[in-house]
Amino acid sequence: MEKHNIHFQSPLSLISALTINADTEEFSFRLDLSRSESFPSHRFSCVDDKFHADIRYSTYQVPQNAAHLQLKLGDCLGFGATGTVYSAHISNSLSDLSPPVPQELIVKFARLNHCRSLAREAWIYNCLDENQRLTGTVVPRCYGFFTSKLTESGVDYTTLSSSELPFELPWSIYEFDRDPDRDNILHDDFDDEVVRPQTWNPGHIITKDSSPWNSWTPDPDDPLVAVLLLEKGGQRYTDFDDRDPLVREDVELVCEDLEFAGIAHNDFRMPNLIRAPPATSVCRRHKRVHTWNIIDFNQAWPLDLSVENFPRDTNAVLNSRYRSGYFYGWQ
Ligand SMILES: Nc1ncnc2c1ncn2[C@@H]1O[C@H](COP(=O)(O)OP(=O)(O)OP(=O)(O)O)[C@@H](O)[C@H]1O
Repeated sequence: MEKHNIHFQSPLSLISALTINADTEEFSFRLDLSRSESFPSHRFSCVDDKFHADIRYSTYQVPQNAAHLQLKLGDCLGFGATGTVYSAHISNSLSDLSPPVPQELIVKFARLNHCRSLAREAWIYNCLDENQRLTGTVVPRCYGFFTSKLTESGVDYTTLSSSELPFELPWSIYEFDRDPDRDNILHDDFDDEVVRPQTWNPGHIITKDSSPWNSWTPDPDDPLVAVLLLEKGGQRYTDFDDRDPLVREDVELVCEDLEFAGIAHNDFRMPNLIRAPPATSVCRRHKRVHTWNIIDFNQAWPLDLSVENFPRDTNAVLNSRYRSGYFYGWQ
């Protein structure tokens, strides 16, 4: 049993199963995935600079018996340490879905050792969708988080995941990963940084502590593939964009929206800003369609602005460090 209800029109309520077909020069596979719970975060507080276990920060409901989406994998659009991102076209008819799903989406595959980090990113998208409905305005719309065991999907992973292969699979472990046997430690993983209420009894509510993701580690003998399905945006932010005052103004407003949602991004760099998807909606706060979107939330923290001294003490934490050395990759 989970606490939250998905809004009727949320893109997160539309799809419960996913089939990805790939047939490229490099690899060919069919992967059947089902919706999976995302990984809640503890709430960060600027009052004591600690994370707080809080039953309001719990899992989101996963839709059952919703649409089954079939995708044909396209080109690789980018990659990072956590995942690789591909374009994908819908290959079955889903014309009756409301809101409509664009024909082209992106699939972010977690590298085999980073499924937990992607589950956390998915949870932040859940928060942004529920809180002030920011998906579709300053972050791409999210259509869900899905997982599959490679063995159960019938993908011949013994061949496909071999490090001898001359090409990368979408879920291949990053060649420069310092610790290919485990996922990243998240900021709220350190027990001495977490405060739990004296009578902490979340019961049936699944928070970070009781989430199956909390103790997840990659199993090389039974690998899990995890993917996040998002609306497709455009090119990443470049030095050229950075010289345009109108671009800078829009990015500052996008950061403000994230700040008012109480989400600290914690990894705000040029590659994590992309041109907004074509179907971006009008922002209610700024009464405009933002031309830039923020992505990559696997290190983000949620804050409850109603209990913080916002903006006085909180801004430094929420601040996206836009146009700092970190943003340009100098630190
Ligand atoms: N929704 C999207 N639309 C278009 N391109 C995207 C989208 N999401 C990601 N990309 C592209 O893929 C790249 C990698 O994505 P992302 O930053 O999410 O990966 P990551 O592995 O989490 O990165 P990190 O190294 O920070 O962990 C982005 O820089 C961008 O170019």
